[in-house]
Amino acid sequence: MLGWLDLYQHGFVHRDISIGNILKLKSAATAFRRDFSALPVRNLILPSSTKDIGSLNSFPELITAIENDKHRSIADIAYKIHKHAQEFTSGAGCKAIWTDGDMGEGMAGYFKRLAHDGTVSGTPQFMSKWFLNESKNKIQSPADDIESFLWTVSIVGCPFSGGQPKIGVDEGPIHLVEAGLVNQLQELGWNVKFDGHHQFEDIKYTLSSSSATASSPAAGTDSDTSTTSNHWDPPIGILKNPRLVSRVCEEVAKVVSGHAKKGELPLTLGGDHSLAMGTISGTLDAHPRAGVIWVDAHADINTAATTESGNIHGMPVSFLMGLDGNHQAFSDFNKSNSPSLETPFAWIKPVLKPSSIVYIGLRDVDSGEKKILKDNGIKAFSMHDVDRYGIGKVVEMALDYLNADNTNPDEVRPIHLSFDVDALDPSVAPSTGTPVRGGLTFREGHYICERIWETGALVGLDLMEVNPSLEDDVSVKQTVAVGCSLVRAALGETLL
Ligand SMILES: NC(=[NH2+])NCCC[C@H](N)C(=O)O
Repeated sequence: MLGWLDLYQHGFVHRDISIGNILKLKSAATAFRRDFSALPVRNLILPSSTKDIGSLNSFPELITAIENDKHRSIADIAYKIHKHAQEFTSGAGCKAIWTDGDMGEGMAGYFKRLAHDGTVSGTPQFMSKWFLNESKNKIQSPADDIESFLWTVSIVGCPFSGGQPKIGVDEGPIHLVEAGLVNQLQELGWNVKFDGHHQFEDIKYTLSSSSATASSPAAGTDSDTSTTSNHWDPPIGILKNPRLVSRVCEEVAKVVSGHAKKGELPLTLGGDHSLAMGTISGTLDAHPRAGVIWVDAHADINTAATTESGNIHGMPVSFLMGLDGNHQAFSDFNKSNSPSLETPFAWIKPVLKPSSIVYIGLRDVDSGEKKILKDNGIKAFSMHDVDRYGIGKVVEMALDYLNADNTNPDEVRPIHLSFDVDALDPSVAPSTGTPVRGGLTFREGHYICERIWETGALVGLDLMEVNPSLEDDVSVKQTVAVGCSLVRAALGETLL
C-alpha cells in the first residue's frame, strides 16, 4: 500500500493492482519516504497550462465525477495509510515493489483520454465492484486502485446431504466454521462475509406443499431425505431426491453468482458434491471464461443412464455439461402419473464445456464414467499421473491445459477449484462418505491449493464431502482440520 501511496502522491493511478504485480524483495531495502501531503484532487489532475484546463472543463460530467465525495475521500484514506505505515514500518525498510505499471497513467492526461474512449484495465478478480458492474464510460480512479487491495471472501455454508445416502455430511459446514475457519481467514487478511449457513428447509416445505395432491402415497418422512424418498420427491429412474437436489443447487447457483458479481470470492462449504452444480453454474454466470479444476477421487460425471448408485453427488459434472444420458432419462420420465411434481434440473444450462475442466486425483471411476471421459476428450490426471510425474508437474500441466483454451490470451483464465476432501488419502481425511485408498498425501492436497492461489486467478472455491458423523472423534477432528487448512492454502496461506 505504501507503493500505491507513492504513486498516488505523484499523481498516478496504477490501474492493475493485483497480487501478481507485487515483487517481494529478498531483504528489505532502504527506502526514502517523503512527508505526506495530499494535494487537492483537482490540482492533481489538472494540467498546468490554462489551455488544457479549457479543454478539460468542456467535460462537465468528468469534472463532477472527479470532485464528488468518493474522490475527496481518497485523500483521507491515503493519509490513513501513511499514518499506519509510519507506525508499523518505520525503520523496516522497503520490502516489496510494484511492477506492471504499463496500465498506469498520470492522472491529468489519463482523465482527458478516458473521457473519449472509456477504457478500463486490471485483473478481474481484483477490480473494484463498481467496475465489474458498470465498466462502460466510467473513469477509473485511485479509489478503484484502493478497492483492489480489499478482498472479500463470502462463505456459502451448505448443510445439505440429499445427493447421497449417508447422514452427517450436512454437518460438514457447521463443523468447519466451528473449528474457527472465519477467524483463520481473517488472520490471512481477508474480509470475511458469513451470515450463517443456508437453510434449505423452505425448499423442502415448498416442494412438499406444492405436491400435496400428488397421487403416490407418502413413502418417507420430510426430515429424512437422505435415506428414504418422500412422496413429493419420488426417484426418477434410480435417481434419488432429484427435485430437492435440483432446487437446492438452483438456489446455491444464485447465491454464488451474486457474490461473484460483486467481486467477492465465494467459498462454498458442503455438503455433498452434488452442490457443485450450483457453485459452478454460479461461477460461470459471473465469469463465463472460467475453467474448473476438480480435485476428487471420483469423476462425478455419471449420467442418469450410467449411474449405478442413483446418488446425484456422483453426477454433477454431467448435468453441468448437458450430457445426453440425462436428456434421455428426463424425457422418458412420465410426468402424467404425478402432474403436480416438477421436472428437476430444467434450470441448469450446459455451461461447462468438456475442455473447460481438468481432474486431479481420480482413482475410483465407474466404467460408464471412463467411457464418458474418453468420448468427450476430458482431461484427467489420475493418481497414476500423480505417481508418475509428481504433483508439481501435474498441476502445471493442468493449468497449462486450461490456459491453452483461453479465449483471451492476454489475461489469466479465471479458475474455479472444486475440492472433494475424499481426493485425499483416507489416512489424511478419514471422515468422508466414499473414501478410497491410494489418495493424495497431505502435502499434495495442499500443494494444489497453494499453486492455484499463486496464479492469482481463483474466482470460486468449494470444499465438499466433510462428514463429521463418520468415524471416531479423532478422525473427525483431523478431517475438519485438514478441510480448514486446505481452504487456507487456497486463500493464500504459505509455509514461509
Ligand atoms: N462426490 C462423491 N463422493 N461421489 C462418489 C460417487 C461414487 C460413484 N461413482 C457414484 O456415482 O455413486
